Amino acid sequence: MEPIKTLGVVGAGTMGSGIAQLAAMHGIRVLLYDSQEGAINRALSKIRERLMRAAERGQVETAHIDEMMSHIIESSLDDFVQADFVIEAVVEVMAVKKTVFEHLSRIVRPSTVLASNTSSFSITELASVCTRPETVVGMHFFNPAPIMKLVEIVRGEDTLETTIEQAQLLAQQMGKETIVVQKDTPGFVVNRILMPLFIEAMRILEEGVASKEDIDKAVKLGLNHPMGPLTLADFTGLDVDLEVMDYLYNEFHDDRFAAPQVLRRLVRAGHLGKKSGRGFYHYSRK
Ligand SMILES: NC(=O)c1ccc[n+]([C@@H]2O[C@H](COP(=O)([O-])OP(=O)(O)OC[C@H]3O[C@@H](n4cnc5c(N)ncnc54)[C@H](O)[C@@H]3O)[C@@H](O)[C@H]2O)c1
Repeated sequence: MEPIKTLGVVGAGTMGSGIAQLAAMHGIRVLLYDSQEGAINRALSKIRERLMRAAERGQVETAHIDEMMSHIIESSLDDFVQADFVIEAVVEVMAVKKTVFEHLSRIVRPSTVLASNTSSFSITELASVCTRPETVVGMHFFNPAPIMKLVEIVRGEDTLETTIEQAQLLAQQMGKETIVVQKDTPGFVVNRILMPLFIEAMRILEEGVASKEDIDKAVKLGLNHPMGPLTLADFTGLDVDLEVMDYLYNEFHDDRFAAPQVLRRLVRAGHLGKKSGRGFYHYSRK
């Protein structure tokens, strides 16, 4: 199997820009497309800033930054005929993703794998609008993509083994560890484990069993997690957490995924965690 030389990335937001940066850091040419005016320029400035900060920390050579940036090329979707592999990272809206996949499957070469970075949607459903569903796979990166080690590779109903292997190869080229999610199920593995942990921590808080600080301390020191669950929930965004819980609950009809009232109240009040300055904790805004 040939290493990937040209990667197409659709969507240049938080995740798309992170994936483009990661690929460029590993010498892969990136065709980057976003439908929003100015999005690519904003992504390129953010990537340069992040690389400069990484250089200050001694993680990349300052002299290599221009070369890495030159690997990322603003492109149209039609240019994706050149791509060996495509990762979609547009907004988490099924109709938008389906339009992108349907369009891509008409443009790319037959052997090109189409991967989605969706956090929750069914890969099988996305593949259903493509001419070659056997080349469609999930590649779930974590935020920030250049730093977080894991990629969940998700098998859709018709995904071929060679498609999984190509996704594994690309992840390896980018220095990532992978796991294979053998069944296309909501939450894959990580969110399926994380959401019940968040929910139980929130229920313990609601019941007054322990303070938020002590719940976080218990999980950090007693289970050796780098962050407590309430802090982590604030970091991932309480609105995003609530959406994921509601999605899992609707799919499984299982109380393990029922969002606690304390979370719903915070989200309704606009307290979305670190990004809004307040969630379970208070954060000073920069
Ligand atoms: N943010 C996270 O922590 C995280 C983690 C893992 C996975 N994800 C998933 O990654 C995907 C992207 O999330 P994000 O946080 O980067 O979102 P984001 O809002 O930061 O970026 C989405 C980008 O997609 C672009 N876009 C929208 N419609 C498009 C279209 N039709 N064609 C091309 N570009 C289009 C937008 O202009 C925007 O730049 C989602 O599926 C999300 O669930 C997010």
